[in-house]
Amino acid sequence: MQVYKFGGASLKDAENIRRAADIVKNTEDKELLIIISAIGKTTNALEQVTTKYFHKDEKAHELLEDIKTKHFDIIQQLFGNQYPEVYDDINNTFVEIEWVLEDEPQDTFDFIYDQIVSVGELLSSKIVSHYLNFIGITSRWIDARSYIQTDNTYREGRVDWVKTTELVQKSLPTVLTKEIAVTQGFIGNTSENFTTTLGREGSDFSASIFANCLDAKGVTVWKDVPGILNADPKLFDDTIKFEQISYTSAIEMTYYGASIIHPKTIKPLQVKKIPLYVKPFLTPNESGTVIKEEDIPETIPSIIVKKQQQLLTISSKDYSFISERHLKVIFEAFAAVNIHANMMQISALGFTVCFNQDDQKSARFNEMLNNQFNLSYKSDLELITIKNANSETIKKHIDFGRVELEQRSKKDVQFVVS
Ligand SMILES: Nc1ncnc2c1ncn2[C@@H]1O[C@H](COP(=O)(O)OP(=O)(O)O)[C@@H](O)[C@H]1O
Ligand SMILES: N[C@@H](CC(=O)OP(=O)(O)O)C(=O)O
Repeated sequence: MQVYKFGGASLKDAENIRRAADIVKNTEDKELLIIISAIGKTTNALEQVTTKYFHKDEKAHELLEDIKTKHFDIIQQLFGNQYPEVYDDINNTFVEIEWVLEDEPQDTFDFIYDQIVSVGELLSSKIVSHYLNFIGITSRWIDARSYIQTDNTYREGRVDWVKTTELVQKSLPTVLTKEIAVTQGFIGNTSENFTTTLGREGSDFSASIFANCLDAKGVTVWKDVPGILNADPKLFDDTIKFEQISYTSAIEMTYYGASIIHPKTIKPLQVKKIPLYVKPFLTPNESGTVIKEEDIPETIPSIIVKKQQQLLTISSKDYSFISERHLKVIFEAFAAVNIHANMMQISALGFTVCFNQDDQKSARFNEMLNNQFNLSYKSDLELITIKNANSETIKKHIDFGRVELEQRSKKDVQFVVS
């Protein structure tokens, strides 16, 4: 059996949902599990609804209404007035969120976020599943929350692999022998039955979780690019496509911030030696890139840019050097507020960390440590990593006048630049 994943960039409108259905129609292996992300930029829009609602701003209703209009426009274009089931189903899904918005916010931001933002994937997967049935491809909509079990780290749910594997293996293989199944990426469920999300762009990871549990033959993520390139084509011209890369190289690229695939996607596939195909959604017959278990020599430099980075320099109040005792306190605070360090450096002046800018997390970190340390922040920076670097590429892409921090290893170089 195969796992397909269609992301929001591909499923951005009615025309592209038709294209996705065509891809499914032309697939030979009919034992197929399809993972769907929220349509277009719906997740960003639902994030805004959550923020407004949390701050008791009436604009939340208006923003939700915009999302509703966009979804019903797509449904109208796909189904006309011929398929009342889809209108009822989507309407009922919106009603659940409208009820949430009627009440005063009682819970933490992260909990509310997951209950609201997860709806993007529920809506899109329902539309795609209904559309496949509408055009004669029998499909069953399944709720990913009945399978993917997580802890209660809202917005970053950690997968309970034992429970998830058990649930998937108990019933999903039988479903898949009978019909194509359509489910949601990005979302999971706690043992108390509350919805969690797996982290932004987590649908690729969902595909890989299902594939691992089902021992799938392969996973295909359909993207709006020809495959994995040596740089993001939105930021660089003259990119080169990789025909194949190893799991290790893909893990490194995603770890450094290549946003083409969610960083947690590769490991569950690597342990089962399941190939991951990154294929172009608009030209599905082209080869794309395959990620697999092989020692594939790499010579082409790859450039990875991570934007919206923050640099935090921590020094002790008495200007003594940062010691192991200090580092213990600092790392405990990072873990407590869920800050992940992208780059770190220790010097006579203090300890410097580069991480993804998140004002809420920084504020919480500040509250915990500003009594004990001097904390100084620089914002809106970029972390540029060059994998398989050579001096020519470094010279071409790095303006040394803007470098705030740098680190070099045997093959890779990293610069934090303003
Ligand atoms: N190395 C890379 N190769 C190809 N695309 C990349 C790379 N790095 C970043 N990207 C970006 O990843 C985007 C596709 O990922 P994403 O938008 O998350 O897709 P989806 O929503 O379908 O999951 C592309 O549009 C491209 O701009
Ligand atoms: N919709 C979620 C999950 C996701 O993975 O989306 P996409 O496949 O479009 O990157 C997000 O935008 O974060």
